[in-house]
Amino acid sequence: SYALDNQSVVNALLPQMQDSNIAQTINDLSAFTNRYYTTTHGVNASNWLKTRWQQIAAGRSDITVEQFNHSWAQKSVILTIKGTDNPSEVVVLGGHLDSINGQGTSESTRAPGADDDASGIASMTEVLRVLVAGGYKPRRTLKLMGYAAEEVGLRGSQDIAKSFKAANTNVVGVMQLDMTNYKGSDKDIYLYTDYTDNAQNQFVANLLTTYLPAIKIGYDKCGYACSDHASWSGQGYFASMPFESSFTQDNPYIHTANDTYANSGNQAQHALKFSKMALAFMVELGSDGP
Ligand SMILES: N[C@H](Cc1ccc(I)cc1)C(=O)NO
Ligand SMILES: [Zn+2]
Ligand SMILES: [Zn+2]
Repeated sequence: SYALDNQSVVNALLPQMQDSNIAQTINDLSAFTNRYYTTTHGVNASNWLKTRWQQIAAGRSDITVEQFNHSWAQKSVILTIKGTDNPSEVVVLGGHLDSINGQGTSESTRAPGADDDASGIASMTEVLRVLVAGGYKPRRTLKLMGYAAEEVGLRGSQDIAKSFKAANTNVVGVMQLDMTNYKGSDKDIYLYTDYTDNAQNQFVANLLTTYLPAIKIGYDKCGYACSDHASWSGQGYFASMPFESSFTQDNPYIHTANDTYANSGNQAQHALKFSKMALAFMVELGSDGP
């Protein structure tokens, strides 16, 4: 349910979250020449993420990491934390692991994608690290997803959302983290209202006012299917897309060689807000029994 009835657990975990870890992951991912869905670097970045998540999850027999195969080279990465007594109900936290250069992306083209979307993957990875460090075990199943090929038509998340629907998987909620670290606007977190679910968006707003009362919340629309949340809402699942800025003030560097950590303010404080929100989302939804 959308009741905020796990406050002691969430409040014990939130202080453990660190922007330094987020910054490291952003820089690790930015170091690939590009992460385009058809290049060797794009394939290597997917394999790197799988290994990274496996390292963090080491020792947890309830956590598995797999790659989801697509018709192109780059695979999506899915980490699963199996629920204890309500495993058939699933909560998804996603971001995309690919990057693109708007001028065209070949093997040698530079596309660091620090904000788009290394920041989202880094925000998610810090959620994973703290959930494991804190010994949290969800009652529902939690899944972290690094989607391939978002930049070329939300293709990785389309494949995954369609396969989940075909399997009749009971995904109770999805949060998308695409661009979390460039603070382009005066408010902190903007909840996008198109291709998302109103009731879940209200729940996310309640999470923010309860757990992160200093955060200023905004609302906006993309006007098109601007990230992977649209793949899930298109299959009838409840999705939310919290974003780093208002639509008109979005990061001007994306899809260029200049989408770097330095051009995101040389900090990860903004992304940390998203990590905290996402942790609260995963724990509050993940702790519901059958
Ligand atoms: N189209 C999106 C970028 C994007 C998403 C939301 C907003 I507001 C502005 C820009 C993209 O490139 N996602 O990878
Ligand atoms: Zn993009
Ligand atoms: Zn993106």
